[in-house]
Amino acid sequence: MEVSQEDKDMVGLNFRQFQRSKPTVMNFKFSPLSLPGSKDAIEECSAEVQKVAEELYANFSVLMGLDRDGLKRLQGELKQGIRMNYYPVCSRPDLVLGISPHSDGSTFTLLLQDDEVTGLQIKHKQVWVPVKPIPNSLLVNVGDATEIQSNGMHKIIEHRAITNEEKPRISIATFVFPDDEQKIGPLESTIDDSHRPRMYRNIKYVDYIKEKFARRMEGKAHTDFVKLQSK
Ligand SMILES: O=C(O)CCC(=O)C(=O)O
Ligand SMILES: [Fe+2]
Repeated sequence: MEVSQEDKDMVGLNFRQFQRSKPTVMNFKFSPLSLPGSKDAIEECSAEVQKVAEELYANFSVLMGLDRDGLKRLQGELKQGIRMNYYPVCSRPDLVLGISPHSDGSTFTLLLQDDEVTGLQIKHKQVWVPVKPIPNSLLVNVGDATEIQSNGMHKIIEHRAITNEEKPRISIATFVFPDDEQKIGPLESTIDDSHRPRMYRNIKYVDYIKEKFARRMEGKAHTDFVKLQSK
């Protein structure tokens, strides 16, 4: 299936919306290659990423019908976990994926990509679309928790990483997520019985994550098991 330029632009815009509206993110001073091996750099980077995440959190609060501190009041500070991905050169990229199709269980994921190697792909209308890295920028991906809390208004993006024959690639994913004991479910402000009835049940975040990881990365609707109609 062909992907039109308009679709590609739209995906790019959604995926990088925050980057475009907040030019400070464009000047992010870290790159994946500058981080591994330096504890101070990782800590500094993590503190900077947290600032971006908090700004996102405040903006999403407003988008979900709350004031800027709404989500924070409801569920406290965001926690943070970092995963460093290393994809070695691979002689058969046609047979080997770097990471299988999935969505992230987080509230948001902020991804620092290798500037020179394209590996990330997102699924749009059943087609895998490559996401070209923009130097010194963070890529923002909506995670499962946000899809659930927004009652499906902000959708997760299924993504994967491919391998390549020429260059290894590094990416650093910072996942920000609620406290384990926090219940996640559609916010009252996102439920409208006539236009957008409640789509997900409430679930404790730690239970959501346990259930998610008990399933294989199947590359399809990752939030299905908390959808009310799938019961
Ligand atoms: O390496 C990438 O571009 C994607 C990594 C990813 O999706 C993840 O770590 O969850
Ligand atoms: Fe991911």
